[in-house]
Formats: sequence, structure tokens, C-alpha cells
Amino acid sequence: MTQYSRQDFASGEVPPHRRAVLMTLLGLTVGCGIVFVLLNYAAGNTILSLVEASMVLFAGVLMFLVPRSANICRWILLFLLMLFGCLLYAFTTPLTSPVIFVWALLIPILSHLLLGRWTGLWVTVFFLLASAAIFVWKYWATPELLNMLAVADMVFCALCVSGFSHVYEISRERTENRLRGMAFFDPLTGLANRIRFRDVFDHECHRFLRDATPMCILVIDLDYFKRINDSHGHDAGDMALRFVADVFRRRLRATDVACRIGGEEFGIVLGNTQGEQAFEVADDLRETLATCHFRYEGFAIPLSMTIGMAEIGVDGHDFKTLFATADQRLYEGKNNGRNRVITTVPDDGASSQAAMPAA
Ligand SMILES: Nc1nc2c(ncn2[C@@H]2O[C@H](COP(=O)(O)OP(=O)(O)OP(=O)(O)O)[C@@H](O)[C@H]2O)c(=O)[nH]1
Repeated sequence: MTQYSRQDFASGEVPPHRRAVLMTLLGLTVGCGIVFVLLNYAAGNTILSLVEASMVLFAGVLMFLVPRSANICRWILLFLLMLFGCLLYAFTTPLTSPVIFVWALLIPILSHLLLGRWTGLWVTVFFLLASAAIFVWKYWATPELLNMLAVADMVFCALCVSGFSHVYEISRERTENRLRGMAFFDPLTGLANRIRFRDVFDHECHRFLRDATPMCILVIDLDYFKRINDSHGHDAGDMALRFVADVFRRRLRATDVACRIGGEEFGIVLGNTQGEQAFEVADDLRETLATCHFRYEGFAIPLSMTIGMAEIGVDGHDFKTLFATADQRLYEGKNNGRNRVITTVPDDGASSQAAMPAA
């Protein structure tokens, strides 16, 4: 069953700030680029001004494409490689002054902001080493630029900027993961919360609309849960909720997502699962909980749950309809004695396909 992990957030999803940073960089490339195209053209550095003009053009095209692209990873990488390549070319040309090397300090900052800590680090190392090699090659015979003090200034400054960028990105990633964990997961049980439940449902719904992949949802409510709190205390109730979450974790597949909707109510999305299979899973969960007693301070406390089920394409096509249907079946199950799974509610109001309560 899907649980919270760092991988949940590293699955090709670009953090939102990268889009904003990329758009700012593209705007600056167009703005500053035009100035440098003109300056270099006026200084007789025609090839460099042409290279810069093509960068300006590419940045302009990307400013149009990026807001319309869902996955901007490849644009980020392509643009940075071209931008840094363009910088290296500018470093090599004899008409540029030594001051141009100051732009190399942007490499670690932009790489980390746009590519994350590891890809950012490798891109930084590669382009900074290349810049250093060009500097040594270009000013080999200029001792006032290539002496111990000047080299120490440049190397330590580059190391500081790279180190701070890397540390900043590590702490930013950690904070983002922690905040996302708090936003999408229930702290008591470690299961997903209702926001993530909805996200997963939407994802599976798109799969159904695209290639008819079946999907079912279960809406689950523990039976007479109030009695546990009343007889054994709130701690016992909390432990019972964790116990139920463990039952889900043990039984469900890695692709299924269980969540705590609130209180003693849970929801499960069973991706790529048809009605009959989903009923078997639901009934298995029901039976497991009803037969394995939860223990608290020496007491064996019986637990059971009632489950309402709905299948996409059969009971509806959107979250609101499917959830309402499953919820209605859940309450049908509660009214009919609890500890059962309800998959259909005929018009006459009687439940069918209900697993009968364990003895
Ligand atoms: N310990 C604990 N109890 C909770 C939590 N959230 C909700 N509850 C309790 O769950 C109980 C739910 O009670 P009811 O809605 O009456 O439902 P029930 O007793 O399970 O009865 P039926 O659903 O009708 O079978 C309430 O006593 C809530 O206080 C929680 O996080 N921890």
C-alpha cells in the first residue's frame, strides 16, 4: 500500500518554485541578452553577439512554451546547458575582458535552484571546472591575473557560493518534504489524508478516461467506535485507529491508497481493480479486522467496520457521485447491522451483495 515517503514527491514532479525561477531567468536573459547583443556587436565581437542573439530567441520561445508545458524538466536542463555553454564561449573569446568571469558565480546558484541538489551539484562542478580551465588557458601569460592571491580569491569565492547553494537546496528540499508530509498525511495513522485521497482518485479517474483502467473506492467506518473511547479512554481509541491502519497496510497492494478521511472514517482507492476483485479485498479487510482482536492494557477489544463500495464507470464518473454512492451504501450497511460490505443498493432500499457479519 502506498505510504508517505520522499519518493512520493520525487516522481518527476517539478517543485513549483522552479517554474517561477525559470520564468524570471528567461525574462532576464531576453532583457540583458538584447543589451549584450548590441554591445558586443558594437565592439566588433560579431560571433558572440550572434550566439547571444540565438540565446535571446530561444529564451523568448521558452517564455511562450513553459507556461503551457506540464513537464518542464527537459526545458530547464536544455536551457541551462545552452546558457552555460554560451557563457563558456564568451569566456574563450579574446575580445572579452577578465571581468566577464564574474558570471561564473551564477552557475552554482542557478544550477541548484533549477536542478536540485544532486544534478545541480554535478552541473556546477562541470561548468566551474571548465570555466577555471578556460581562465588558466586564457591568462596563462598574464601574472597579474594568474597569481596565488587572485586564484585563491576566485577558488574560495566559487566554493563559498557553491557550498551555500548546496546547503540551501538541501534544507529547502527537507522543509518542502516535511510540509508536504503534513499537508497530505494523517499524523496519527501515517495514512494519506482526504486531500491526497482526492488527488489519487483524480489520477485514477484520468487513467479510466484515457484507457478504461477500472477503479473502485471503499468508504469505511468503524463500528461503535465511541464505545472504545468511552470504556478504555482516548488513548485506546487512538491505538485502535493505528491498529486498523496497520491492517490496511498489511493487506493492500503497493498501488492501493488508504487514507483517513476523518475521525474513525477511512477511504481506500483500489486502482486497476474491478468490482468483484474490490469486493473480495473489502470483505477480506472486514473479516481480518473482525477476527484479529486488538489488545489494549490486557483487554481484547473487538473491532469491526462497515464498508460502502463504488466502481467507476458503473456507479458514476466523478468523485462527488462515486463518494456519495459509497457513503450511502456505508450507511445502508450501518442500518442493516454493521460489519459488512455493501456494493449495490437496489431501488427498493434493500442491500444486496452484503457480506454477512462474522458470528
Ligand atoms: N480516540 C480517538 N477517537 C476519535 C478520533 N476521531 C474521532 N473519534 C471518536 O470516534 C467516535 C465516533 O463516534 P460515532 O460517530 O458515534 O460512531 P460510532 O460510535 O463508531 O458508531 P457507528 O459509526 O454508528 O457504528 C467519537 O466518539 C469520536 O470522538 C481520534 O482521532 N481518536
